[in-house]
Amino acid sequence: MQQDMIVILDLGSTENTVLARAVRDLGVYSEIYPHDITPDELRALPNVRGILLNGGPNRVVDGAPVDVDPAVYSLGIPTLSADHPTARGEALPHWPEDPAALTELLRGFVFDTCKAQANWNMENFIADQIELVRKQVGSRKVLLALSGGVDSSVVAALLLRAIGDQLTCVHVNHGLLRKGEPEQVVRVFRDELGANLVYVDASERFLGKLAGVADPEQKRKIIGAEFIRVFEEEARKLEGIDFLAQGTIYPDIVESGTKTAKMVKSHHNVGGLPDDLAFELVEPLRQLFKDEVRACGTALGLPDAMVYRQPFPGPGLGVRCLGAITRERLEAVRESDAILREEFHAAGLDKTVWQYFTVVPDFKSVGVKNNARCFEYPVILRAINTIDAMTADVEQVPWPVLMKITNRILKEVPGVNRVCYDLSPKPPATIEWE
Ligand SMILES: Nc1ncnc2c1ncn2[C@@H]1O[C@H](COP(=O)(O)OP(=O)(O)OP(=O)(O)O)[C@@H](O)[C@H]1O
Repeated sequence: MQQDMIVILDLGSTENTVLARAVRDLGVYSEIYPHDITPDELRALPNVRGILLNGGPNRVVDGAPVDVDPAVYSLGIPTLSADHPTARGEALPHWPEDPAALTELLRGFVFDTCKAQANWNMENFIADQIELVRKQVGSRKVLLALSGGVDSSVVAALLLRAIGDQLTCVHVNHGLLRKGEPEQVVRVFRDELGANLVYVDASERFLGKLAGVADPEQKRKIIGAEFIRVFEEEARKLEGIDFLAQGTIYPDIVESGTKTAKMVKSHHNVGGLPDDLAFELVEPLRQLFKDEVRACGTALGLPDAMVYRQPFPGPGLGVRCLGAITRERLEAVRESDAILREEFHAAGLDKTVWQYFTVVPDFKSVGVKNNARCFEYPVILRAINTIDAMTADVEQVPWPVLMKITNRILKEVPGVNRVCYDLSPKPPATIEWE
């Protein structure tokens, strides 16, 4: 391993990741561990230069006070505590609230007290992971479900560097992807990076299963279950695969429940594969925050369009084609979404707006085209900004941009005679319509 590490012990704080980020922003690697890690376990971690004991509001779990084994203080590793009443050694009542003051404080501890090296960077990370993956996998084979999203794409690029053609990627086109996406996956991974890529066009199969299904939950379930089935069929056709690679990232792990915050969120994975397809997991991004995953993708040479892709729901355009999906409306969603993305890119909004997309509802309205009455679908535009996806504000898109998008959709997308802009914040609306 190349990099020095600062360990953050979670003593009931809700802000462990803030601290981890602040340390990493100084160029020093950091990881969060539970309060009851043993001194031996701590000693076994590579290159630990300092320990931050991060207290907070969750001081009692299941009736027992949250504390560390006092032997932690005598490991010969510098410690700094905050908001932890029984702390020994250097202790603060709380971390500074001002980010600049927090950075200064951590800088002093990390570099002056701990003498850590600022050697956390993407080159070292990639070199370390290549070495670790090679050690884990040996000469065996790895399978990856490649969605074309940021996480699985960066995993693919990293594994290609590490193990080349021992990796097989499977990309499933469920017919609900955005315009040009399956083509981009094939171009980047098969043509440019030379990956073993199995491309499965399962659109007909998905659309068949979804025919007439209007309930959003039911739609999501069908898409999820069908995806597992398609992936399973492809996995069974391949011989001698021992590993499944996943784009698990650090927030997936931290958010799936620390010992003091019992918050359980389902993991980022291809869950639901049958037991006889039990693979060992390869998760090379499990230590990275999202922006670090992007930096890693860029360092590996992936195109910006892939690395900075906006969030996209798992069930894809299926939840933006409201009610029972029809081919006509699905095409209207796909084409109008492509126009919106093109125009946001032209106006530079793709770099500032968090998420933007179009929705086509399952009702029509009256209009006039070519001097005749028509009865066609509306397209709803949505563009929002958010920090944590818990709340969201509507982007105040400049009027001329909205007019240009509207005119193009009305002219270029068949079956559409009206364009609306969704002005609702979250709450009370959600980001997606279904
Ligand atoms: N169409 C697809 N083809 C192949 N694999 C897929 C597809 N959709 C999803 N997956 C797999 O399932 C995982 C979780 O999917 P989800 O839609 O939750 O993605 P995500 O969290 O945005 O991650 P990513 O950035 O990799 O898309 C993906 O990382 C990928 O491994």
